[in-house]
Amino acid sequence: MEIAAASTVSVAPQPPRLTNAFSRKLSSVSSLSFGSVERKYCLGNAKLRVSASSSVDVVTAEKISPASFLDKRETGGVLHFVKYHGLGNDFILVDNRDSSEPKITQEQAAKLCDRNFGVGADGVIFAMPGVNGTDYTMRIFNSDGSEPEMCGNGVRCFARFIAEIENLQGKNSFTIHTGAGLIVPEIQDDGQVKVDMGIPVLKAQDVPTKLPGNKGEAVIQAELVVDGVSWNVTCVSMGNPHCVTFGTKGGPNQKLKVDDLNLPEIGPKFEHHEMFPARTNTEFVEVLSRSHLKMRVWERGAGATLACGTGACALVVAAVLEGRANRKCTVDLPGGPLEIEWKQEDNHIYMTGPAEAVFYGSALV
Ligand SMILES: N[C@@H](CCC[C@H](N)C(=O)O)C(=O)O
Repeated sequence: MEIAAASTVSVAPQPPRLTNAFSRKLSSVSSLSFGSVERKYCLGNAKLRVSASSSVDVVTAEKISPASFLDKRETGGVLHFVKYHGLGNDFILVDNRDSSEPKITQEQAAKLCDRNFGVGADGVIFAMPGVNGTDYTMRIFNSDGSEPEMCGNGVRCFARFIAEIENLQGKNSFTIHTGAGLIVPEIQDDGQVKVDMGIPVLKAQDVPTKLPGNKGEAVIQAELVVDGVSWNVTCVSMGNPHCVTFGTKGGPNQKLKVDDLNLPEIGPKFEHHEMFPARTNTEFVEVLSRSHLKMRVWERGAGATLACGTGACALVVAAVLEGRANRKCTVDLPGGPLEIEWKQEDNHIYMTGPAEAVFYGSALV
């Protein structure tokens, strides 16, 4: 990409807010976009360069002529997207409202999610037509290309994305069909998104786990041997499978200090454990008080992420079932806090947290 007569101005390190004016402007300059490996974003004839430290430079440019990009655009090899994150759990959002087939394949999604050779994300999310009377369908591919049933942080991003592309202001609620069934996010006046995440599933074979039920059909505070070490685990499905642990059975790790964990080493051993036929997400949890928990997560198909919404819900269910916490908790994730409530009245879990747009882009696929 060429830049002529460039002058650099530093601006605040926050991502640009996704206003409708910004949205219209960006969609009108799609021909001035960028390739999949460059983290450079265009607004009119200004180019935004976002560095790893989140500082943003605005570089004015008289001429940007990505010829190969334009060629590809003609032959349809370009995907337009908006990048969002929920507490650092980041996603490439694709407007797929015109089709019930995802615009890209699972292999292409994995390439786009690559943080060195692609855009970089924990997953790709498609906003699709609703089914069975729902407003929309959400599908997601993990960064390894696999397709999970649900994504909690993703659904908050999805709600904000829908509001943006449908030009909706203020409080709004949607019914969303997902692999986990009906999910209902509601955008609040302050921009946070509260999501009815439905009822947690505890029956072992539905989680799924091969661990035998020890409280009826549920697996609660059961023993799981990982690499010769016995862990206490509770298995919960929020549509997708979760294995929640507060520590090992005896020994120095009995009560976890989650900051001390070697997550890249231990995480995959849980994910691929033979007791989890569909693999599993794993939450390692430290109890700070009965209403304040701290977690680190190893996600199925995405590895260590900064946040996991379904995981935060699952761990509050596990903490309640193990008698460690109240039904309403703040959960500290590496990317920030989520408010989780498992309501007695309807047995549903409610998650409240932020979702932010980071940038618009177009990628060669
Ligand atoms: N980060 C998500 C969960 C995404 C899916 C997960 N990796 C899986 O395979 O189940 C969340 O916020 O819930």
